Order: sequence, then C-alpha cells, then structure tokens
Amino acid sequence: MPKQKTLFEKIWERHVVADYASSALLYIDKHLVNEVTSPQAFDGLRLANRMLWRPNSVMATADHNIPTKNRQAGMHDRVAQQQLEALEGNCAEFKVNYFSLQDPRQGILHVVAPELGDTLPGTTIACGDSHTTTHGAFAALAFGVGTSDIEQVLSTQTLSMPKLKSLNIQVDGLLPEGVFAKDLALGIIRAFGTDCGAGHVLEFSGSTISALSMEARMTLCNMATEAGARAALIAVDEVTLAYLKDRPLAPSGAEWDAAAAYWRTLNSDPGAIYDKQLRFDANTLAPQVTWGTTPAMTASIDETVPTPDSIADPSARKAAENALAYMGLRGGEAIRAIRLDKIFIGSCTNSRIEDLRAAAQVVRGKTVAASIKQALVVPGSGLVKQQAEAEGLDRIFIDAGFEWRDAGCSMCLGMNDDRLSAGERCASTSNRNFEGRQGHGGRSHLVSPAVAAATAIAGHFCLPGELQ
Ligand SMILES: CC(C)[C@H](C(=O)O)[C@@H](O)C(=O)O
Ligand code: SF4
Repeated sequence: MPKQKTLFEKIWERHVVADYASSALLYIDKHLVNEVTSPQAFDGLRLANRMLWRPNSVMATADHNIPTKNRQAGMHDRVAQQQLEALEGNCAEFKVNYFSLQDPRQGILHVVAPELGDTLPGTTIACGDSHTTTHGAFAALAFGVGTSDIEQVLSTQTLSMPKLKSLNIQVDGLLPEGVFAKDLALGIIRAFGTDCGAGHVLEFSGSTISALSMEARMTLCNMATEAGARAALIAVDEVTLAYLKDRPLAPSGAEWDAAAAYWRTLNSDPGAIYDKQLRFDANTLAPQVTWGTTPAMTASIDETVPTPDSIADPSARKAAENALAYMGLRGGEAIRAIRLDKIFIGSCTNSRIEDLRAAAQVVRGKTVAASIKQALVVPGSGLVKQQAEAEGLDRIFIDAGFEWRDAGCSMCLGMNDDRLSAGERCASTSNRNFEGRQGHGGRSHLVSPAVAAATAIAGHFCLPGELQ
C-alpha cells in the first residue's frame, strides 16, 4: 500500500530539486517582492552580473513604507523615498511585474496576491516577509525568507531549506457568535505558545477550519508565524475553489478543470502521520484581547489582566512583569476597563473586505468616543478599498469619525507616519504587539476587527452587542 502522506509532504516532494541529509533545495513557483527587503538582493544580482531566472514568477509592490494619505505629496522621509525608487528602478531593469502606488492592485502583498488569484494551491511561494505564511490558506507552501534567500530565488528559482517537521493543529467545534479567526489565532497561540510551531509546517484542520471563509483562513495562517511556524497549510476544499474561480490570474477554461482536479488531491491522506499533533476546542472560545508584549499574552475579553503572582513558572512570571511594566498595567484590571488612545483597523491579518464589513457593521450610525485621539481604517489593497467604497463602507467609517486611508502596512509597524507616540495605547487588528512595534513606547493590544470597532465607539474594550 502506498504511504499515506501529509499535505506538506505532497507539496514538498513535488518541489525538491536536490535532497541533502538535513536540507533540500526547493523549486520556488512564485516570488513576492516588497520595497524593504529586496534592494540589497537586486544589488547582489547586479554585482554578480546575474539575471532573473524567471521574471514572470515575480510580483512586486511597495507596502511597508509608503504613505497612506496624500500620496501625490510624495514620501514622508528620505529612506522611504530611496526604497521606493530602488524597487521601481529594479522592477524596470529586471522586467518584474510591479504595481505602482497609483495602481489599484497595489497593497499589502499578502492581500494582493490572493485576491488576484496569484496564490495557487500546491505551489511554493517565497517572499521577504515573515507573514508569507498567510498563503498557506490556499494549500500553498509559502515561506518568509531573508535578503540573501531573495537573491537566490531571483537568480536560481530555488531556495535552500532545512528539513522541516509537520505539526497538525486540529480545531473542532462551532465558533460562538462574535468570535472570529483572529480570536482563534490568539487563542491557539495563548494555549500552545509562540514557539509551538518552531521548525514545523503547521497544518490547520478540523470542522472549525472547514467552516471558515478563505479570508478567515488567511487571518489564521497569517498568525502561524506568531506561533513560530515556518509555513502554514490548510487543505483545498470547495471553499478554496469557489474563492479562486474567475480571479484575474487564476487559470481558466480547460486549464482550470485540470488544475482543480489536481488541487482536490491537496489534503493530508487519512492516517498520515504528523511529527506533532495538537487539538483545540473552538466551542468555548471568547473574543481575545492581548494584554502583553507577545501574542501569547492574551486574555478573553471577560477576564482580568493576570497578576504576576498568579504565574507559577519563574521565567513566565518575570516576562509578565516586564510586559505589564511596558504596557502600563498593574495586573488585575478588567480587560473591559482598559481605555484606548488609538484604534487601528488594517494589516495583512485583518484588512480584507470581510474584516471591513464586520467593523463597519459595528460602527454604522455611531460615533468614535471623544477620548479616542485617532481611529484609522487602512484597507489591505486598492481593490479592497474600491470594493468597500462601492458598498458604502467608507461613508460609514468617515461618518463615525474614522480616517479612511490608502492601502499599506501603515500602523501595523509604523514605518510611515502612522504610528503611536510613547505611552499611547492602541487596539489593533494587526498581528504583533512587541515593544515599540507600532511606534517607540507605544502599547498595542491585538483584537479582531469587530472588537476594535466596538472599542473605538466605547473608548474601552467592549463587544459590539454592548454598545448603546
Ligand atoms: C519588514 C518585514 C521584513 C517584516 C516581516 O518580515 O515580517 C514586517 O512585515 C513585519 O511584520 O514585522
Ligand atoms: S501588514 Fe504588518 S505584518 Fe503584514 S507585512 Fe505589513 S508590516 Fe508585516
């Protein structure tokens, strides 16, 4: 009987170019390139007088560093300007498909590639960005890589990879009303830790996952990197195929039929053996709010911030003390009592149309609390922005007192002017709450779009149903 294979093994085996004892050379099908991590890679190519192996496998756009308003006025600083010019020059010189800041297809790469149908099941993808795990929602084996890897992929279409292990997190149950993929991601990281996926490719499976939309699956896979995983995967099903059908870059006609037939095989065989397996129950999950400086430092909205003396393990206690000091919390506060200064709805985790719909539904006809200094909505791409405007979501946000911006990473990491000042506290739909992540001294609490929206209206953490 043939060996039962995991989804990871199936994709990996089809892409191995050379197999070594502890590593392999993998063929890379698609390469996504941003302005921050690519300039040195292109410089390296020029120095070595190398060409791109397959220019049409590369898609580029600027997302991290760019302004999200008044784009006509140019970039906000010199480094940002240089990075943008370098990307534009490199794409022109090496004939790479590039979406300029004026192109509606510009946006965060992890939003752009899937919505165009460029992210396809069974492919390998590389991108100089750790949240490349997002594309695993389509059963694509997608790796975040460093600058020297980018150069290797550009010039050889291959990537050296250590042999990875497989981890399966099986999630079963019905997500309660008001609980989203973001809460699932935070709940899983809270339960199993920020390194549970280290050295592993993390496949999510189970009834809860099957019931998620593609956008929700992307949210979950996006945060697999915060669980330490090298890549994420979700098996192909009819939800995947329905999402991809008729996307501009997806195959069509007879090619679609052939592709879909192959894609339907992209799941783990029954009885396939993973190196590690974990289970998570979605039935009792509540909306999650991070209180500390890692995504594992999370509580349910109904809980209080933990006090260090409630933590038995000495190093975890010390970490909590440090996190609380940075976050300006003592421990013991009710999560709902925490008051915010800023709200950020955006990032490659939660800036797709379903996220914006969920947030708009909460704020419709309401007003952002007077105590909130700034509330930003930053769509993940120009196309998401267009779609939201066609549905009138922009008016709902603007009427409520939100700022409606152009697509980019924005306050997720504060590389542009959208950032927190020292001591400011933000409810953010992004994926990282590290010290200084959204601005020096800024305090980030990670939440779902629905909770971010309700919190903007109330001024403190709350659920949509609790608004007046
Ligand atoms: C700047 C970039 C390399 C970085 C990443 O790799 O993830 C960023 O996108 C982030 O989210 O921290
Ligand atoms: S939105 Fe945030 S997490 Fe995503 S790629 Fe940009 S900076 Fe990284």
